[in-house]
Amino acid sequence: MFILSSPSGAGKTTIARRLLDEDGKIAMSVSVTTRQPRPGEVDGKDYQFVDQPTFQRMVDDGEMLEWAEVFGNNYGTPKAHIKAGLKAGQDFLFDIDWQGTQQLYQRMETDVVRVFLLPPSIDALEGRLRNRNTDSDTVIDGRMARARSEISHWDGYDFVVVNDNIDECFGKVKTILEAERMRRARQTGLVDFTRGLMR
Ligand SMILES: Nc1nc2c(ncn2[C@@H]2O[C@H](COP(=O)(O)OP(=O)(O)O)[C@@H](O)[C@H]2O)c(=O)[nH]1
Ligand SMILES: Nc1ncnc2c1ncn2[C@@H]1O[C@H](COP(=O)(O)OP(=O)(O)O)[C@@H](O)[C@H]1O
Repeated sequence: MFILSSPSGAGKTTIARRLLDEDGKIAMSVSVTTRQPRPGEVDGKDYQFVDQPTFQRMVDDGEMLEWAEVFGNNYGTPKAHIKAGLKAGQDFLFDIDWQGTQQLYQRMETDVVRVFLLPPSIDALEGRLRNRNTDSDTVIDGRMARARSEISHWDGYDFVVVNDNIDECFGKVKTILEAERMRRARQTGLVDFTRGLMR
């Protein structure tokens, strides 16, 4: 479970899309949300967009691995697909906030890798949110007001990467993923493989 978090606008979605394009072995964990779709967002691909009663029913029925309220909307990770995938050896990429990260870490500690992206400066963060052209001024002001408190959770992560140059940042995130895959405990079949080598 490879988690990418950041203050809004620091570049998680951009990095996540590129990772999914270039790495055939990782799949996106598609979250459920009560927020309205942005132009260009596809239901079932970017998020599963639901109304508040549906979200609440999913929480009540224990269908969420974790969930949290962010910017006045609810976001959650549906459990069934992820659990089945992990069992079959599938890696998953999570674009979730610090609250979701804490919940996943508490539940599945050794399966989780936590990466936090930071912007090179507060001005750059605001510039990116404005350039993205997806949110109104009021929404952007809200996201900027929250940025400082989101940044304060930097020490709840295993890795911290500053997203200044996008290619460099992407290279670093890919390196983390590749190194984590080489951890002995994550490699299945090593016992038989090494036995074969020693025979
Ligand atoms: N806990 C949790 N947070 C989520 C989930 N899905 C998205 N988020 C977080 O909700 C926040 C807002 O996401 P979004 O509305 O897509 O705006 P973004 O900040 O531009 O990516 C981001 O910090 C996401 O990482 C989820 O399933 N669980
Ligand atoms: N290193 C970078 N330099 C300049 N612009 C960037 C960089 N990384 C991302 N962006 C742009 O900043 C905006 C916010 O990025 P996005 O990936 O949507 O952030 P998040 O998902 O964290 O909210 C997008 O318009 C994106 O193209």
